Amino acid sequence: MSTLPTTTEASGPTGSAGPGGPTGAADPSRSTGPGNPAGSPTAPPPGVPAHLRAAVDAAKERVAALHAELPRWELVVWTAGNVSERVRAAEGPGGADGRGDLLVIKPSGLSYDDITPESMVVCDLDGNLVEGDRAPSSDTAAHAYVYRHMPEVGGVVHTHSTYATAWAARAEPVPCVLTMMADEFGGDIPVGPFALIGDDSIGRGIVETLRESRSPAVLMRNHGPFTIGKDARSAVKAAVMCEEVARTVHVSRQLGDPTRIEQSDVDSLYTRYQHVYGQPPAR
Ligand SMILES: O=C(CO)[C@@H](O)[C@H](O)COP(=O)(O)O
Repeated sequence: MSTLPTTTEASGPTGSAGPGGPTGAADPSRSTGPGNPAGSPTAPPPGVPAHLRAAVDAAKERVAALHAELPRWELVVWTAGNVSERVRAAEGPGGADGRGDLLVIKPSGLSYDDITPESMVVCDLDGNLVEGDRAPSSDTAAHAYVYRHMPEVGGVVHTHSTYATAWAARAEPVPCVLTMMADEFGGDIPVGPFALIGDDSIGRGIVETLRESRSPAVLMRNHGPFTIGKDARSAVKAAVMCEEVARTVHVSRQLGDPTRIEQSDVDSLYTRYQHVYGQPPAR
């Protein structure tokens, strides 16, 4: 079974051996999908539990399509950046505590032009490969850590968008000087700690920083933005907005000192945008 680099947190019930066990023995309650042909010389990943098959396939469609939004909004170059979405197992066995949840993410290093629903990989929330025939994104451990520690989060995005990353390189929060920032971020966009890629460090930094903030975006120092949302689309939107306001505030800085918005006004703008803006829910 493929696993991500070592995590610094004890594995949960699904552990490194995964639900299928170390031999990957066939389990009729799991569907292995096209990435795990029968008779593979290496132990195949355990496969998606049958009761999550439809939800995982729908998430693969969404996540593949949302990856195309990253180059479309000029948030990434080459293969940098990734989108994931949580598949909740709440309705199935072992789902109540979120431990049975899965995440769908792109394989590492795959060109955006080659991303399809079928190429997406599925991991558990310890980062173990559950379905797919490619190595998951190198940021999977960070995404998985966020899902384990922020149960309300359903989508995570990472980009290296130019202006947001420039603020991250300077380790300076983007100050809340625009109504759009108050709306979407509820204040400054905070900076998270420097963290090496490959274990839980990035995820830990994201969670520690965002728990102290209303912002769905954190600028990981010397790295770039990570964003969260109730689903992958919301996290992509936060990544687009993060880059837009990072660029506008940078331009404003070239002209002089931008003026902060009063906290009481930030609060009322945030409340209006989060609860009133747009169309009322369909009846
Ligand atoms: O931040 C990094 C590397 O600094 C990564 O996000 C890569 O830029 C994309 O990695 P894959 O998702 O292709 O593994």
